[in-house]
Amino acid sequence: MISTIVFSLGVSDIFYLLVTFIIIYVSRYYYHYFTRLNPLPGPLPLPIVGNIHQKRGYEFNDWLMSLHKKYGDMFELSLAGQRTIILCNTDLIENMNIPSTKTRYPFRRYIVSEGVKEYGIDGTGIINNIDPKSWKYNRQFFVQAMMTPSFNYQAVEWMNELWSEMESFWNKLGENHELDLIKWMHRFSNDMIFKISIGKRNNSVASYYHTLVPESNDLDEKEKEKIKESEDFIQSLETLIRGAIYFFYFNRFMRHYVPFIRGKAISLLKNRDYLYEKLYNIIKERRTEIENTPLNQPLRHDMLTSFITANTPRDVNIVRHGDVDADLLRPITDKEILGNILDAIGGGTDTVSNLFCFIVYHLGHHPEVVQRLRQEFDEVLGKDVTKPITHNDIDKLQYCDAVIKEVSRHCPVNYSLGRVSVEKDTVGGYVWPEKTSFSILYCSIMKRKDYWTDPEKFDPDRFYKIDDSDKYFLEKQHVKNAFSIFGGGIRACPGRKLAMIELKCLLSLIYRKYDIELADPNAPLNYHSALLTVCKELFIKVKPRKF
Ligand code: HEM
Repeated sequence: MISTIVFSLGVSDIFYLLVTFIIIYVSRYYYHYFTRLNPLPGPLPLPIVGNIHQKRGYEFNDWLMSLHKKYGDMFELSLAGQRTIILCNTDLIENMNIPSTKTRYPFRRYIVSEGVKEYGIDGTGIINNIDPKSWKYNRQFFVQAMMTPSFNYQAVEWMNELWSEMESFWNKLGENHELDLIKWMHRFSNDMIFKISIGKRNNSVASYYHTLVPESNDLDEKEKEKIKESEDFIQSLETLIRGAIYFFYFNRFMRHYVPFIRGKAISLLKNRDYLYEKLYNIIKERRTEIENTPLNQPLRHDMLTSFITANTPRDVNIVRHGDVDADLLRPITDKEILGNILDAIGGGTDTVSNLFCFIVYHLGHHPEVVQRLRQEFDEVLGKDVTKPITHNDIDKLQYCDAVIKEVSRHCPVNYSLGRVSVEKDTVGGYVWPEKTSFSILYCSIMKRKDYWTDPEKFDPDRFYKIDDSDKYFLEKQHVKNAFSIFGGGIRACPGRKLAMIELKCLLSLIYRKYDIELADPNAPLNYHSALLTVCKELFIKVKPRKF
């Protein structure tokens, strides 16, 4: 019956039907838009695309900051089919970073799309996890693994070790070689997080050096094979992370039936299978190693070991984190371990590497800050520039801490934070139902004149001993709520301590010994902003320090 009607339609009938459908769709869309709850200022969205087309010509962070100027502290956008309320002052976010599981804002988002599920990154770890029980279970192990003092001591040792390796490659390239710092840093932070999470070297820095200088390849066949394996692995990881966007943006139909998109989706899934198999093998091998280690012999410190032994007789943690819920006391599965390891690698690579490049860029324009940093390094670490850094030195580097914070205030990698309510709440004088999606625009909040003295000025002193300062009285009042590197509340970054160790170690190890020159001191910072703000390239020359 239906097919008879369809086949009897002429071209003009189909055209009119299509036009009618579009008119109904658009009218319905704008009816809902103009009768929405708590209408806020913001640009008019288009059906299907929302507001994303208005971003054209802007980086994402700059676009949002320009909208803040135009529409005020609380405005709305339609992004990826979802209404999002953008918040740009601290009064509006006071309930959103409470460090208690009773918070109304336990999630950054509340939908895990079917695409993300198909891609297999749907929250078996913690970053994308929106199941409170599973998140709590995974997060307790993640934090346990990362926050123990022995873990931090170990991290400092590995930083010293990895830096000497990278330093030797830089020296081989010579002082006139222009290094693209972001490429090196990406490999460096990957090596570091790999060692931390899995306990083994991935040789990312070495393999990058050998791709840059293949003719200096004095390696034997076995070493070459190792380098190739490591290169394949890191490429595969990058492909997994960058490919996620396909599974966010393209729906099931497009991924399965539209040429090119289908081909891309298939190759991404193949890459995922390759990577997951490798990681599962690593987990299996470590399980066997642990089983074959006598109980009276200590195990090495790394996340994987910590995950495998958690809630088993080999668990070294005396404090049981399982509360009263018996399900939280079970040992962790391989699938959950894989999710957590991927979160550590995903959360700890781009963030550290990009923030480090932003710091080097700012130091390149502020020699007076470099001078003060070196003064602090001399005081804390002594004049012997070859002496390794110890864990005890890290907390004493207070000016270095202030430099990292000030760069992050100017150039936040995580420029906004998502928050979703699980019950109704009043924000900005409006009552919002559960599942309202908010975005805290820290890149704007961190540049407000009412929270920061002379906010455009680069001055680490606004974070350094401010209790003794009369100049930074605004910072004294507002820094707690108006500043974020690592987020806040129960979802705050569990890798923050490790990140500060990495950044402080690298800054001191490099700047004590070398002068870093920007290849083009007049070039603006070359960045791209989407989910994160990242450095596209940063060419530098590394020369022996002139004392
Ligand atoms: C400079 C480096 C880093 C920056 C700027 C950074 C920043 C952040 C921010 C802003 C969040 C969201 C917090 C929130 O929603 O309140 C976050 C979450 C997270 N970060 Fe980091 N991070 C860094 C390094 C690391 C490292 C080294 C690791 C792992 C070893 C890591 C793992 C994670 C994980 C797993 C989450 C999700 C936590 C959850 O949802 O419960 N991050 N990070």
